[in-house]
Amino acid sequence: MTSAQRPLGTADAIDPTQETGLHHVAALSTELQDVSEVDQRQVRLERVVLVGAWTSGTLEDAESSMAELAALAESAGALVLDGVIQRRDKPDPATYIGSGKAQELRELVLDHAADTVVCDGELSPSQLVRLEEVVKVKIVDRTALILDIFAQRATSREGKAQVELAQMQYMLPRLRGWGQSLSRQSGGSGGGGGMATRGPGETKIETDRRRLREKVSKLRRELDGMKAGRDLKRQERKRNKVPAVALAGYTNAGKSSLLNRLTGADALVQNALFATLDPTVRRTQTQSGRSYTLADTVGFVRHLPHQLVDAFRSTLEEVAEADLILHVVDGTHPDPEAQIEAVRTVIGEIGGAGVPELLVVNKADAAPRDVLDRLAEAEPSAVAVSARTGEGVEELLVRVEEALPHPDIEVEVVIPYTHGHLVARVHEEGELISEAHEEEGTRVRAKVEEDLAAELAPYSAS
Ligand SMILES: Nc1nc2c(ncn2[C@@H]2O[C@H](COP(=O)(O)OP(=O)(O)OP(=O)(O)O)[C@@H](O)[C@H]2O)c(=O)[nH]1
Ligand SMILES: [Mg+2]
Repeated sequence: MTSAQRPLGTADAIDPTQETGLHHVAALSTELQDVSEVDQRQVRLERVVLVGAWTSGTLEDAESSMAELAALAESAGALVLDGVIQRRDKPDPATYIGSGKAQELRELVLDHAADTVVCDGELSPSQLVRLEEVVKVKIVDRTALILDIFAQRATSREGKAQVELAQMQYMLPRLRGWGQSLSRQSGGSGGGGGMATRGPGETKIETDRRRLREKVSKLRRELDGMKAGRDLKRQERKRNKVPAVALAGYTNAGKSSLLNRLTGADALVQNALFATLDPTVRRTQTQSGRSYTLADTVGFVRHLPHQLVDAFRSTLEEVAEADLILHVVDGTHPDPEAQIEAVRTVIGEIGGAGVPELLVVNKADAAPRDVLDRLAEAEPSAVAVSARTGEGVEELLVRVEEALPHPDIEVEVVIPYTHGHLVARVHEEGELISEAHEEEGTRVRAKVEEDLAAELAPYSAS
């Protein structure tokens, strides 16, 4: 089951014997035996039941959040067997859902022979433990689930380090107790780490915590080093006045598809959540020949774990520091407005609120007419496109060109034929108004940035 958009309603109807595509990952041993284990730490998700505490919004909102949780669980390789929502003013401080409901959940888990419950929220360490005691299978929250998907997807050195950092930060406050009951069941009360590694008077938990913290600092240093390289490249692009455009949007909206369509790149496209973790940056040109860079980025999701936002900050800077954000939204999603809002929230969190945004409604080939109309009315400046068929892409290119920062110094120069590179730079960096070949050289009228204007000054024709 790879469809990322299957509505939850059909989850109930899944045949539990249909276990194709099941992805087994290592069990989450709860007591840390060795800090290096964190590298391999993945949440075991096999046969899962979903549970949500519906605290605000309409039933529809609650159901769509659960449908997304189902898609996330499937993206992590799980088989979703059932889902339940409890209406509450706020999550139960002890067990997330109420104690009666927790008992029902236990029954449901037994009925389905499920081995994991996934909660639609971030649970406190003690909620995880208490609920686990009642339900007697592993409890995983939305944050851990998303972290697990990221862990499965990360390929680059930087991506892996970023995910690892986020996982460790998630683990740190949860070292004590998470899944104690289960680790006791499996006979594991630690062992491996060994007494010898403990400082004087340190408990096992304290040792684990200390080593995790050390590893966190080390990872941060490594990541800082990797970030330096990228910063340098970005600085260089800035110095060269190449405008930067960043694709941002909800996961699975079609950002990578659009990058491919606009630049002929071959970024990974998948009907899966968080297919892209490593940003691809491509240099491309507007129709009038002005260069700009287009960066693909990691997708956003509602309640993107703050540990991830933090760990991926350097990647997300690609968005925050862009000259223009192409905010891609999936027109076929049941609630694109909620996605738009979630994406804008994350953009704000990473400091990108001031960056001009061009909303791109993607998958216009498959989106219902009324949704497209509704979005066009709510967001009059939006462009509807299809990365698949190419419809609307011409208009998008025009709109991108308009939205790029415009150089504002008008020059009229005659550039000697021996200085062709300057003519080329005017084409790449500036906006050409007219060009004519004369005896002494190329007569160019154009709008350019300050640096280039200074270099062109000796050839001024006026
Ligand atoms: N019908 C239709 N499907 C599309 C279009 N663009 C993308 N898709 C599909 O949507 C899915 C996600 O596309 P991606 O380009 O991987 O999306 P993304 O935004 O990069 O996703 P993440 O990297 O996972 O955040 C794929 O199955 C694409 O084939 C489109 O214009 N029309
Ligand atoms: Mg992608």
